[in-house]
Amino acid sequence: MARFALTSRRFLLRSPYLQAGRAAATIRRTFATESNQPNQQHSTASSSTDRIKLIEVGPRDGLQNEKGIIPFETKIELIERLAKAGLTNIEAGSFVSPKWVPQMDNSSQILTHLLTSPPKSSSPLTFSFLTPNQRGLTNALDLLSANSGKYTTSSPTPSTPAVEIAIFAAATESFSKKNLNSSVAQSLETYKHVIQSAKEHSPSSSPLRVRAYISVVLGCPFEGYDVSPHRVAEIATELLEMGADEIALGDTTGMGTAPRTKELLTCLRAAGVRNEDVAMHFHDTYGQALVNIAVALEHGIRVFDVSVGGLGGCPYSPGATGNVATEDVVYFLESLGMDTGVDLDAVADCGEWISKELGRANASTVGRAVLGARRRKQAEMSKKV
Ligand SMILES: CC(C)(COP(=O)([O-])OP(=O)([O-])OC[C@H]1O[C@@H](n2cnc3c(N)ncnc32)[C@H](O)[C@@H]1OP(=O)([O-])[O-])[C@@H](O)C(=O)NCCC(=O)NCCSC(=O)C[C@@](C)(O)CC(=O)[O-]
Repeated sequence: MARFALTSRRFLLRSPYLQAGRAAATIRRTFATESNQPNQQHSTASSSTDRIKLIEVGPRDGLQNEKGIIPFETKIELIERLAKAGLTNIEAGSFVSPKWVPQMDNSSQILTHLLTSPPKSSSPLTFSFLTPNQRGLTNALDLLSANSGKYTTSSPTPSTPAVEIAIFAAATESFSKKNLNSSVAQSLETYKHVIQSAKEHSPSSSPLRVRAYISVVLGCPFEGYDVSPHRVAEIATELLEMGADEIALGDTTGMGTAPRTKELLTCLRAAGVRNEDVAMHFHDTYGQALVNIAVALEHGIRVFDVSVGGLGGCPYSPGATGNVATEDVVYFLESLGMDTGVDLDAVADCGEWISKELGRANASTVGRAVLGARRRKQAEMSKKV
């Protein structure tokens, strides 16, 4: 068996945005077709910083699967509470077809509200919205044009939030068909135009930042565990080549394990994908999310998606439960001496509040522990008085 049958494919990064934004415009990206041999040029931890960027996806991924109608006011209050707790990057909605995901139907209203009455936060905020096609992007761009001056596409300030968009491809054909009604190749063709359009028609002076998800990277509800890391690397490099600013690797089913997470990240590295281009998006269906985050940290990844109260689940991934809980990740990272900027008490309160609003149990172990400890302390104090 060929152990290191590497097929090299030279990439010339054609996108002007990539060329402008990256030091090495002619990054040599290499597809590793059969080998996971690490690229020795990268150190284990590419980033020396202990500051972790958390992307709170609760208001979008956390709510999209809820069956009951969630009032607009509840969604806004959730975003406001998260911002107050120190979450600065919040995925707030989705410009998808309401026939496909009815819960996201009021995303236009939400974006408008966030721009006209931004939540109070001591730190600058960034909101992101999913756009699955040109129609979704146009809807978002129209709203942004109508609210020019109220947002930025580059560096947010405490009074002016930033807005970015997210697209979502898949690592398997079956999931792509179920989630987007298109093949992987068709979806990439769509996204090529969406990214180009987002960059060219950005209603602000700098191009819109585009985050690109790849779903089911560690297991597919229809095709099983054997998702090829090489295929994921191939899709990731294509999306970067098109001009995507970040690749968010989605363990949609929560089937990922520590060795397979390591294998995936090693394969991406061998394909030339830099750690700073990558974010990890773990669901906690099998309780492996924190272990997988530890593996990703060790690899040098510093951006993680989280969802308050462990809310979430994709409507097109049967059986998948919530995203890894924000509270659990904050507690874990802070225990390692890393800085998330998030107030654990405040986010635990937020997780409890939204779980009650939705009529479901709080799925964050840390959230429940923090609230339990607080209750016990209060009971002791009141005994002493
Ligand atoms: C992509 C489509 C639209 C294709 O769906 P389609 O049915 O092939 O599209 P179509 O072009 O035939 O349009 C169907 C209808 O939707 C309308 N339409 C079409 N596009 C839009 C739009 N943007 N906004 C509003 N309406 C739209 C369009 O106008 C038409 O309306 P009609 O003429 O029948 O009245 C559909 O498959 C879709 O919306 N899919 C989204 C599914 C989704 O949101 N899934 C959850 C998000 S992904 C996820 O959760 C995973 C992630 C990101 O969290 C990471 C992870 O965990 O892996």
